[in-house]
Amino acid sequence: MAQSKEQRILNFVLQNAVRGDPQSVVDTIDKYCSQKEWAMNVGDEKGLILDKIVEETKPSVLLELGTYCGYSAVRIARLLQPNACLLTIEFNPDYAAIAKQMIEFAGLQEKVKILEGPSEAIIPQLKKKHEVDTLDFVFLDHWKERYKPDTILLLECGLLRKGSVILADNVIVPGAPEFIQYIRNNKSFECTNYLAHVEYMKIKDAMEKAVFLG
Ligand SMILES: Nc1ncnc2c1ncn2[C@@H]1O[C@H](/C=C/CNC(=O)c2cc([N+](=O)[O-])cc(O)c2O)[C@@H](O)[C@H]1O
Ligand SMILES: [Mg+2]
Repeated sequence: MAQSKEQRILNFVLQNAVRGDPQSVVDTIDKYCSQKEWAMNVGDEKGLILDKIVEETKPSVLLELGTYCGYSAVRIARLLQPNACLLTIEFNPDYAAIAKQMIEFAGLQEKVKILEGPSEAIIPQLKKKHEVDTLDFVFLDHWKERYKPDTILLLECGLLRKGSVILADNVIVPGAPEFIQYIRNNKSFECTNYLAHVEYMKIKDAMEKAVFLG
């Protein structure tokens, strides 16, 4: 069976990054995906915006939608306080298996929990099954037409509190027009746009930060 691109990315990390060193995992994935095979990681340029927003938010309980190979899970978790926890939802079992190995190689398995399944099924379980009270930080990076319904679902499940930060990738390419229209017209959110580029490309992209006002 031919190897998948995602398996090739993981193998490149296992052979070239430093075990237990999250920065080397992040840098190694960026190296492979900018020089060998493009992949939809948030990447180095937008990754720095993600880093800054995570650092200024100082979150304890975080949620990511769309783990993929685990690049942003490693990137986020490397910045977290000792008792902080990132829950990341991924419904493709092959990607979840790769991300699990990526996160373990980085030495971040104590801070990251991969929840396998569709976000629309797992979000309603977060309070009772995963002992979440409210979320401090949410990173949206899954199918772009899910951004709006899943944000509404987070609200309906009482998972956001005054000051909760939602950060959405790709609001230009591939774009999330329904989400942007919804969130910018919702008085309960204060939005900020961060212009950048599609990972590893010169094409314009942006991230949108939306702070829940309660
Ligand atoms: N409802 C759901 N529940 C759980 N997991 C789900 C899900 N929907 C999708 N996923 C997972 O999230 C990832 C999808 C990302 C789509 N990004 C993209 O399509 C994307 C495309 C470009 N691009 O084309 O330039 C650039 C980017 O940064 C991108 O994130 C995949 O790992 C997929 O399995
Ligand atoms: Mg993305």
